[in-house]
Amino acid sequence: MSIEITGVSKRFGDFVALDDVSVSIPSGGLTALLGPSGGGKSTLLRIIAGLETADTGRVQIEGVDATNLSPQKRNVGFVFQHYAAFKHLSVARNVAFGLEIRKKPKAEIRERVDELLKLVHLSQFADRLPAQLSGGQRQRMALARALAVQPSVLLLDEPFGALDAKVRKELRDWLRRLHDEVHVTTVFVTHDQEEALEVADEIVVINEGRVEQIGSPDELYDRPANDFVMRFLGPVTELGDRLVRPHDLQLLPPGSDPGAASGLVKRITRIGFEIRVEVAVGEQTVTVTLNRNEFLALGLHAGSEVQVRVAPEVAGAESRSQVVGAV
Ligand SMILES: Nc1ncnc2c1ncn2[C@@H]1O[C@H](COP(=O)(O)OP(=O)(O)OP(=O)(O)O)[C@@H](O)[C@H]1O
Repeated sequence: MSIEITGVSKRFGDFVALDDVSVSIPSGGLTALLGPSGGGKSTLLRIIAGLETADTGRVQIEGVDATNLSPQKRNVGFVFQHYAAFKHLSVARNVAFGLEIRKKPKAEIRERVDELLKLVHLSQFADRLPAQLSGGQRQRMALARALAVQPSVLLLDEPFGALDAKVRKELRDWLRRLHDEVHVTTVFVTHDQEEALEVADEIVVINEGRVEQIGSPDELYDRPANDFVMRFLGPVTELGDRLVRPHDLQLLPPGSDPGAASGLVKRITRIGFEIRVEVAVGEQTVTVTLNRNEFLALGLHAGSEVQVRVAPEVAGAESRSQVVGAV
């Protein structure tokens, strides 16, 4: 394990920001700290970085007890949402900064900066000032600067949070590719579940100062530990007293399955390639998402009678995992 957090608690006055948090972060992985605003993600990242001290508990980095080490001694690199670049220095000098203060030989610095600028696709902008870069390019420069000193851990606090949706998406893909090249243990904070699901190898879901679940994107999405994780990771709807994903439901012509619920189609909305069908089942409005072909095959319109059920393969998988869980 690269980072071992054990029993960490943190209060700000009476407010409990972190409550007995223990997390193991594997070496070389890309781990997301995911959760709603105010849940404690940034506080945990800052405690790993040494920018904040825990009231209780320990932090180990690469086998060394870092609990009482200063940020400089932890060998971590960080990037924040609003990256403070040196405005009067060129992009190359900004990237070189950490190496210069460590008094590395000039030739070595030049070589390393060239290599890093290539890695973040900014070679042609080496001589520009930060103000002459776009927001996305500036964050890539920030990453190059953080990587320059070869940290054992890279910590990113909502690194793309201030950028527009399209650039965020590009940078996400880029971060994944960059990580595949350099393999430095990376922990990033996000409140965006799509970002975490797309980019991370492992996700730590944090809410109200506690860890709700740790797992791979698939594990969390398919086997959420509780309703909070289920709701936070993707769309949900209720059928009877069950919480399910809208795409795990099926619609059938009336009278198809004696075990299925009967309802009336209330509303049909097309969202890209998906069709969202709202069905009134008794007092409930159940949301079902279908793909275009499924939808066309049913010939539905507002007012159609339908039956709703959990797709048999999903229901089957659930009962199998309950049996496994019981053994
Ligand atoms: N220095 C501080 N003094 C007082 N309260 C603080 C301080 N830092 C954080 N908090 C509080 O601790 C809680 C957790 O904050 P934190 O920034 O860790 O949450 P977060 O999950 O990262 O949320 P966000 O996504 O909004 O940044 C918040 O309620 C915040 O107001």
